[in-house]
This record gives sequence, C-alpha cells and structure tokens, in this order.
Amino acid sequence: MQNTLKPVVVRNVTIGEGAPKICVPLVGETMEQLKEEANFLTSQDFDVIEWRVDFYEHVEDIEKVKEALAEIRLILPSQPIVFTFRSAKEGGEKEVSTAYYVELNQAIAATGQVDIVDAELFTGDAEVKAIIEEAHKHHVYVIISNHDFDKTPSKEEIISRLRKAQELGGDIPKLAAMPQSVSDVLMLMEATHIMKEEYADRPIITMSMAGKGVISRIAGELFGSALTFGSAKKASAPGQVPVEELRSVLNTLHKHM
Ligand SMILES: O=C1C[C@@](O)(C(=O)O)C[C@@H](O)[C@@H]1O
Repeated sequence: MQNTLKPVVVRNVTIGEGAPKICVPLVGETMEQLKEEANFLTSQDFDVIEWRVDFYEHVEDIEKVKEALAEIRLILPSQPIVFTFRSAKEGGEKEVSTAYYVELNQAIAATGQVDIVDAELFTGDAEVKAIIEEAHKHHVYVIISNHDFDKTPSKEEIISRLRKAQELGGDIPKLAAMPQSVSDVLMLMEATHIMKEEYADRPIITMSMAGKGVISRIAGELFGSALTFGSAKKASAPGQVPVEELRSVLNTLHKHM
C-alpha cells in the first residue's frame, strides 16, 4: 500500500517534494570560526543549514550556545537551521548527560531561532518525546536520527528504526550507516524505498557514508531520501560532496527523471 507523503515546509523550503534538498553543516569550534563559516555560506548554493553544535567549544553552556546562535542568525537570517548535537557514540564530537542533552535541545527549540532540532532515536523514548513536545510547542520540527559509523544494519532493522522514529512522533526520520560493501549501499537504498512506499507518511532522510555510499547522497529523489548533506568549508561526515557539485548533479537527475 502506498502512503501519501506530507512534505515538511520550513521557511519556503519544501522537504519531501522534488529534488532532495541540500543541507550544509556548520562545524566551527569557536565563535570566530562559526562567524567565518557562516559568512562563507552566504555565497553558497544550499537549502538548509545544520549547526553541529557538538563541535562548539562552549556547547556545555546553554547561554553561550544561545549567543552563538544569535550571531549565526544575524549572518544567515533566512535559511532554515537544523540544530544538532551529535553524540560521540553516534559519530559526533562530544558526550553530555542525557538530562543536559534534553535540556539543551528544549532550550534552543524554545528560542524560535532554529527551525528543526535533531534528536537521536536511541536517547530513550521518554526523552525523545519530551524534546518533540517542547519543539512542537514552539513550531519547531524534529528530525529523529540514528547513525552507525561502523556498519550497515539489516534491511529489516533500517526499516524498523525509521518506523520507530515516525511512531515516536518525529517529523523527519533519518538514518546514516557505513557500508562495508556495495551490497550494503544497495540495501540501505532498498530499505529507504520500502519505507517510503509502504510505511512513511512524512519525508525521510537516509545516507550510506564514505566513498562507496556517495551514490546514496545524490540519488535520493529516485529511492526516497528527501534531503542530502553536502560540504562547504569542511565535511561533517565521510562521503559528503561539495555543495556546488551536489546541486549540479541533483538538478541533472531531477531534469531527466
Ligand atoms: O546525520 C547527519 C548525516 C551525516 O552524518 C552525514 O553522513 O552526512 C552528517 C551529520 O552532520 C548529520 O547530522
């Protein structure tokens, strides 16, 4: 049975319709670096910004995070921002307590300065629901994500995690996995296609990482991934294609599909 997919619209960007949207990560460690990166982004062609706050030196001070966000917003006032603390166990830079992780995401959602927050699926059901509840109160969407930087889970497991993210109430389920073989890349793409055709009623995002997985970062319109991460100054994960090359290949595929 095919579901009707309701796109997510943030600040004029429609995620889940047409070519996959391009998300570019901000990975500065200091305020200076963040400002420099944000200024650089003003000349780049992308749709959405992801602030990977786990790179930021003062991530454990909510007030400083808010101040940095305000500075980023001054430089990039109009594009949607995804706020992401990626934990070390899922490929990020740092680990914080679960309580702080929830508090940080809730506090930043409440500022209204971000459009989407990323909550990791394995944080715990109650915690993920608490983040979603607070975010939705402030009209902020939630990506529920899962990452495996070592291997690719089975097809059934990929679908089950994406379904769980949807059942918990996430607006955009997301899964990134490391392929050990070409079959792993094909499996991730097939699982995404099945999820989209049979279970999803909202946009989903998946990617197979590193060189082998690059095809999954450009072919989402075909197999069902609604957004793709490209690099600007510095990549946040292996396999990200520079944004200008990404836009060109996404446009070519879209035009001929
Ligand atoms: O979840 C993702 C996807 C990602 O890991 C990638 O493989 O492009 C990059 C991360 O910054 C982002 O949070």
